[in-house]
Amino acid sequence: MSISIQGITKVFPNRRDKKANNIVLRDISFDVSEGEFVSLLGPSGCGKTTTLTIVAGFLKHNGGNVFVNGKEVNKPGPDRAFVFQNYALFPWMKVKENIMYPMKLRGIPKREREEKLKSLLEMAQLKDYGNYYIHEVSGGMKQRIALLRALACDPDILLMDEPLGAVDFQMRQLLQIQLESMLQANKKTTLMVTHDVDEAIYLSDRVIVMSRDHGKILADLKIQLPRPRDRKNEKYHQYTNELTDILRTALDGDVKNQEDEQLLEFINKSKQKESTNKSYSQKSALQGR
Ligand SMILES: Nc1ncnc2c1ncn2[C@@H]1O[C@H](COP(=O)(O)OP(=O)(O)OP(=O)(O)O)[C@@H](O)[C@H]1O
Repeated sequence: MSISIQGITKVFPNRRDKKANNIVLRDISFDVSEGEFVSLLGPSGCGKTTTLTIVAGFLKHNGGNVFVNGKEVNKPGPDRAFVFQNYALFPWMKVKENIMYPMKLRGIPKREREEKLKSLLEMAQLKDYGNYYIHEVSGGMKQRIALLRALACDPDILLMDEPLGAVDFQMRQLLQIQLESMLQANKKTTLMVTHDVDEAIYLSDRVIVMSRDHGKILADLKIQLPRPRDRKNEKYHQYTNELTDILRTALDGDVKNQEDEQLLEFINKSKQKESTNKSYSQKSALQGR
């Protein structure tokens, strides 16, 4: 199934000045093709989550149209599953009950539910954890469980809001590998919000960069690298540099919160790396290497 966002506008009331409005999105358009993985990247407050929740049908837009497989979206539906940053799992339920919950809601027979559960737990290497309670498993496991719950009813579209945002750097890289292999096994049309340039390149077929100028799209970059992706690939570095430059423009020195600080840190680090690499290759050229 494909997603088509055509000229959407979203206006929120301004909390400080009741007479004023905050136009978060103005005339935003892009498509996600069937089976494609697209990331939305951009500084804090540029409207990434707003866009995602409009596609989910949780939020109404003020203009434009959103289509899922040609059908207009105006409410949530079983064709779209949402993965939240804070997992949104039920702490009073066991892992297996959390995963089976949406299937139960949809009236899927018990036997079928249990078969599906088994294959999902195996795919995520969690087969020994079905009977654990949520508070008994790690953050990385919770994130995988949240993804399994989203996949349980076999949605056509996966919408993920910073799905790996709550885990530390090392766990994040491990989860990216697992997430990628799970999604390769269950090819879904996916739209993901992230602050992480590297994560966007590692997982996506396309990366869209939004700006604080009413969500204006600054770039729509196709990542043409074989999977699983090799971070040492020269082209991987080129994508990182390209996106870093665009994000610097999008951020425009306006650091609003911790996420922006991380983004700025990443931009500065990759700039340093780039100039070290340049001076190294100039030196090598001079020395005739
Ligand atoms: N329910 C709401 N009422 C009023 N303003 C809102 C509401 N939801 C979001 N906004 C505002 O809309 C703007 C965009 O928010 P959104 O969460 O979409 O940005 P984002 O790019 O996802 O940011 P972050 O990366 O920090 O999550 C922000 O200025 C935010 O304050």
